[in-house]
Amino acid sequence: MEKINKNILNQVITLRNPVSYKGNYGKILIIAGSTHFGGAAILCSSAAVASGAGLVTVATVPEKFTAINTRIPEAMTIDYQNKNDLLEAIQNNTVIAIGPGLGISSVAKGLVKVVLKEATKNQTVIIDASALTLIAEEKIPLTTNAKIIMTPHQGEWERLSTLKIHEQNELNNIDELHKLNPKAALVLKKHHSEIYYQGKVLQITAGNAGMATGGMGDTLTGIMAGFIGQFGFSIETISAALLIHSYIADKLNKKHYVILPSLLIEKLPKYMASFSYENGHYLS
Ligand SMILES: NC(=O)C1=CN([C@@H]2O[C@H](COP(=O)(O)OP(=O)(O)OC[C@H]3O[C@@H](n4cnc5c(N)ncnc54)[C@H](OP(=O)(O)O)[C@@H]3O)[C@@H](O)[C@H]2O)[C@@H](O)CC1
Ligand SMILES: Nc1ncnc2c1ncn2[C@@H]1O[C@H](COP(=O)(O)OP(=O)(O)O)[C@@H](O)[C@H]1O
Ligand SMILES: [Mg+2]
Repeated sequence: MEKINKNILNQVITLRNPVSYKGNYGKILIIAGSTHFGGAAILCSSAAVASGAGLVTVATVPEKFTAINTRIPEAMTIDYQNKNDLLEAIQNNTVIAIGPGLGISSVAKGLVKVVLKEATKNQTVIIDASALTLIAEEKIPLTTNAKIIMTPHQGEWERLSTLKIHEQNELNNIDELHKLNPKAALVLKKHHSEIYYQGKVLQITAGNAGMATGGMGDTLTGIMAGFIGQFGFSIETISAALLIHSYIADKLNKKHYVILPSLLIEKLPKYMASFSYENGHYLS
């Protein structure tokens, strides 16, 4: 299993072209949140904004609009139960992240199905949390024209793959991913998370137990969306998003026993600037 080197951050996080505008940095739709899990939508969308996404729209329940608009004024909000607004948003965004705090209601199930059906080959769908649970428990086929990135923790991967945690080794994971969708990328979140994509297996060696707190995975999903929106879909971009999340957490862990996801999010622009400066060339 190949280790992901810190150099990937310099390679992926390129300096911005001075004449660019927000439209060059990805339009992100985050379908997240429900009555009891508003925080997941806030963390995911603020991570997307802080990681540099050009435009972020959050599709959620209207009761969470005020909280989202107050915490993240940069993001727009739509009601995911308004079919026309949702379909328009699916069409207009380049990256769609679905799942954080969505819950497993019939409404949530319908949202997962609509996204898989409507997303096109030029789009990336990031599937996390409740969306993964729904795919597993409702046996929703993982078929779509879009590029897929799944980001399960080991419990979610157990539901999806039927592999018990002690059975989740490299070969078994490759086999089960192949059965689910051979074209999908799998980010298996754990201590030293792993990426499986088209036969390649990569691993980060960053990350710490201070990250074991609710909302840390929702944050990674937002970073992943922001990175894919800006830097394009590739295994390098996925690696950089996964690494910067744990890299910042390790820096914070020196002085913070537990890493608050909102603090990690606040630090993203500063760390991204440090890596882009070292790299020194413009996005083409
Ligand atoms: N502030 C908010 O709004 C927040 C909202 N959130 C939202 O809550 C929703 C539910 O997501 P979830 O991950 O909390 O619960 P779930 O899908 O039931 O999975 C847990 C099951 O898997 C097992 N398990 C095994 N290994 C594991 C591992 N490494 N990490 C974690 N679990 C592991 C575990 O085993 P156990 O601990 O019981 O032994 C249990 O059986 C989802 O939409 C999410 O976005 C959260 O993000 C929190 C902050
Ligand atoms: N002990 C640990 N070592 C390294 N990383 C960890 C550890 N515990 C949690 N993490 C990381 O924190 C994140 C937790 O994700 P997840 O369980 O989906 O959180 P949530 O759904 O609450 O947002 C993952 O990126 C995982 O790799
Ligand atoms: Mg999660």
